[in-house]
Amino acid sequence: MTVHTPADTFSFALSATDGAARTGFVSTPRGVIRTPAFMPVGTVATVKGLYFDQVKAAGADIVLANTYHLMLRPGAERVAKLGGLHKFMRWDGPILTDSGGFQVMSLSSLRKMSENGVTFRSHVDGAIHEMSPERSVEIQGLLGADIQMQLDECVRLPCTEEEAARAMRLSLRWAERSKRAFEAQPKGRALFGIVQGGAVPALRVESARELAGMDFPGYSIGGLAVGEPQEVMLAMIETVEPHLPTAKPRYLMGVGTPDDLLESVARGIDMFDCVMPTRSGRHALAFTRFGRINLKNARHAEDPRPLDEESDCPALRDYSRAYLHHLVRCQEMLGSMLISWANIHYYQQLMAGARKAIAEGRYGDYVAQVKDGWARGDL
Ligand SMILES: Nc1cc(CSc2ncc[nH]2)c2nc(N)[nH]c(=O)c2c1
Repeated sequence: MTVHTPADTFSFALSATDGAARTGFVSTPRGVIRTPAFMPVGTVATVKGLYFDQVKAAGADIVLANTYHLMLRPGAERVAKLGGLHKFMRWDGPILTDSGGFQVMSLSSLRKMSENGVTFRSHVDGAIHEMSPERSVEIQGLLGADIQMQLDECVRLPCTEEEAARAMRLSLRWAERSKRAFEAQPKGRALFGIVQGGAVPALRVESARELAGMDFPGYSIGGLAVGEPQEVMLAMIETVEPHLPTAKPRYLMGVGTPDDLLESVARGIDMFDCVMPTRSGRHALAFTRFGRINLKNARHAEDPRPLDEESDCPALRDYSRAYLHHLVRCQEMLGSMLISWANIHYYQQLMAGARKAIAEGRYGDYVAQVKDGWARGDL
């Protein structure tokens, strides 16, 4: 089904639901995103170890880039001078950027959070930077991102209810300021609000309802995948979901494992991003229909079988486990490249199967069948 939209609009259309699971299309001037969607992470303008034509061929409609990293190196103004991120990294599909606050808290030293924004020292060269909601939106605009994030404060779990409330309400004030600053940008781009509130249901509901009242074109659920158990993450999704508009996309930030994706789709999530497939690829961990396969393990040393002979991905179908094990043992870069390629492809086909199953009203059976494959393991 092709979905045509005028060149300068952002829109979301639901095409089917199965319980709380949904499938549809996010339309942007740079192309359509089929949902549920997994968005490969291209932190410093590259999905580590892959060419973008492999990312596209694997089925990805959109990739992520990181405001925090790119503002430090090569610099947002420099990327703009070079024609913007799409041209810079040669990806002509939609790009989503995060707002940078989360990375500041996890990567930079010396940081001070205030009402105006966050002041931090660069992990690259030690320079001091100010990041306000307005500057974050300006940077994302300079990069040319199609989907942008408000500046928010994500608390680490576990935290006190007071701490979660303070950060959530600061993020709401920053949502207003980000939205106002975003109005200066070209049509067709979207700014998402980010739901916060830690693991406190009442705070999560307050955040979702306040953001819904600001009428964003899409909503991110932040503050999860920060070390909490999966059941806490899923409970927070169930708490938030009823308070988000059904006609707008929901993006669960930083999630997750294949199991996290299937369970979150079942609860109404449309978009995901995670470094898991590429980071695991660099650590010799392959995600397959048979579950996880650790290619460091000596049991693969003489196994002539590919990871999955029925796959249409060369990395899964054409290379023996013995060869992949050899590359890993020798710490050869091709090992990371092939396993990252395999993992990105696996995540994309997992979501493609979910979209089809939802459209056919059999998502529950799909999840059971996928999990059965993992349980049967690697015969
Ligand atoms: N778990 C998690 C992950 C991310 C990074 S998403 C990402 N950025 C770049 C790649 N991936 C988050 N980002 C923001 N802004 N807020 C959050 O609460 C949050 C939570």
